[in-house]
Amino acid sequence: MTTKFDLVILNGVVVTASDIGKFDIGIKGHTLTPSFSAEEIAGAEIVDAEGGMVMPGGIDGHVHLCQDLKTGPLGLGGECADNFETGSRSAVCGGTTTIITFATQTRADEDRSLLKVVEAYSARAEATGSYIDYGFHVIIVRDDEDVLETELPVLVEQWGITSCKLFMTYETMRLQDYQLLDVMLAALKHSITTMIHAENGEMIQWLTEKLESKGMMAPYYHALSRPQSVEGEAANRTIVLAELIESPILFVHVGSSASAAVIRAAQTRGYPVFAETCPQYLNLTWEDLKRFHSPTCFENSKMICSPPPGPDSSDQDSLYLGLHNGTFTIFSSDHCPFKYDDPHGKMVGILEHEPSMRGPSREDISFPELAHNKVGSFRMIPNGIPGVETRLPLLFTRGISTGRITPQKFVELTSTNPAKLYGLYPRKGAILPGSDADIVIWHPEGTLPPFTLENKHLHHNVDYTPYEGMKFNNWPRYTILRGKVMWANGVLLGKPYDGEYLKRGPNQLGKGVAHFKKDPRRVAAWVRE
Ligand SMILES: NC(=O)NCCC(=O)O
Ligand SMILES: [Zn+2]
Repeated sequence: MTTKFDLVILNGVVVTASDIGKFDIGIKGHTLTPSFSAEEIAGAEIVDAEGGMVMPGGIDGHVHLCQDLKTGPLGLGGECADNFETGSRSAVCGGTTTIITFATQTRADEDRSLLKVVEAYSARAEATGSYIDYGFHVIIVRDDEDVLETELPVLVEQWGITSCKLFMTYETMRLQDYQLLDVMLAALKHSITTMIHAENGEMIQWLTEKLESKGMMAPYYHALSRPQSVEGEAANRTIVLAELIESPILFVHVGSSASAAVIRAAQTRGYPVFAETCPQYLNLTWEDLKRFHSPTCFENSKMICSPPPGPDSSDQDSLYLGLHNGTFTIFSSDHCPFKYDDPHGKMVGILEHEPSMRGPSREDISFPELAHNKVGSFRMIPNGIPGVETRLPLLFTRGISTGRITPQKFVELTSTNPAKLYGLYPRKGAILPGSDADIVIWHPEGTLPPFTLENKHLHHNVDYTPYEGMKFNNWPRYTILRGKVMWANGVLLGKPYDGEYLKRGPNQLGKGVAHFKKDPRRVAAWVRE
């Protein structure tokens, strides 16, 4: 007998970005149908939500997988610990059904072509498969006019890549203002969203050298090399540049109240500025970076990411306010997984450390300037921390359960807005007729005893979590990808090739602007003509 539905979700409290209420959901094939009669569910597999919240699956628009990240000097960096298989596995066990990862150009001649970079990166995804659906951003580190002109349209049309990330820091990746303008304008012409890592690289470099000259090189000093003004200045400058050519802009991994204030001010002027913040900025502070502080202990390298988390909880309060009042459009993980105990992970920055923490030899890493240095340097520690699996449970526990954000706001930030911003809506990020049946179902309130997170609970390929020891009071009970139950009651049921590549459309949030200034003395709107 053919059934009307393959799967039905009963007794859930369905939450969307705008509404919350008791509804049942029917799934046929890959897609959703929200209303049906009791007879129509005969023969379907039944998931009883038992009063738990039912939401569109999480969309994480900022995930680094299978990518060598050169965040250190002289092109030094770390190797991503997660590939598509392990990273997507971790994601699905934490309620995420779509990730967007980064195909990265380098300054090497063979990486001039963005198309080749994307093809090579796609092969990495295909080599292992992905548990969940995935798309790509491109990271652009040069402003070759011919490449931008000829290849950006192909990226959009053939690959559905409609977003690029640019860096203002990191020696081997950052663009100068001239180059930023070049790439932002080229992106704008093809309706590609420009994402920006806004930190003033020269301020960082100057401060880093000053710290090193005083022997202040332990991981904690990473935070001192990046005071708030480093991010605030870069955010402000980016807005000036974007406004000059009337380009919308998206700030990724915003970590400080200084930067949030600059962004908010531009939004209040009616300028199309979008922003992302991440779990590390709501849950970590300098105290975490100082936890094991000693000149020869690198345990704190586990907390190093850029920008760093704020000094204390006051920044967290400002960022929560930003989630609440719309300064932040999306909430992503910036999952950037480096192993700790690995010569190609965080240990790239470790030259000598306490015997109890000694890992594999790093003699294969040559960095002559510091090779004989006895303490190592935060400057060389790869920047980034894992968090794709903990993103949703952390925000649920510390946001929804405390009443700091509503369940609807949670869905908006973690699913619906990422889908709209990255051109996936309403296929993704919605519970609507015809949408992909990507669903996350939480434990009914009070039924999962609060527990303390340990890295062994997680499914990534990283040997630590920065959230070790934190208390959680909920976790996704079911994750469903296009109608297939992938994760149920702590058991992984999905397979690495269940995920599909997603071609994306343009930003769907970027249309309405209060006004563009047409006065040629103020903006260079004429460059677009
Ligand atoms: N955010 C971070 O520390 N690592 C990821 C790479 C980057 O964007 O800086
Ligand atoms: Zn970044």
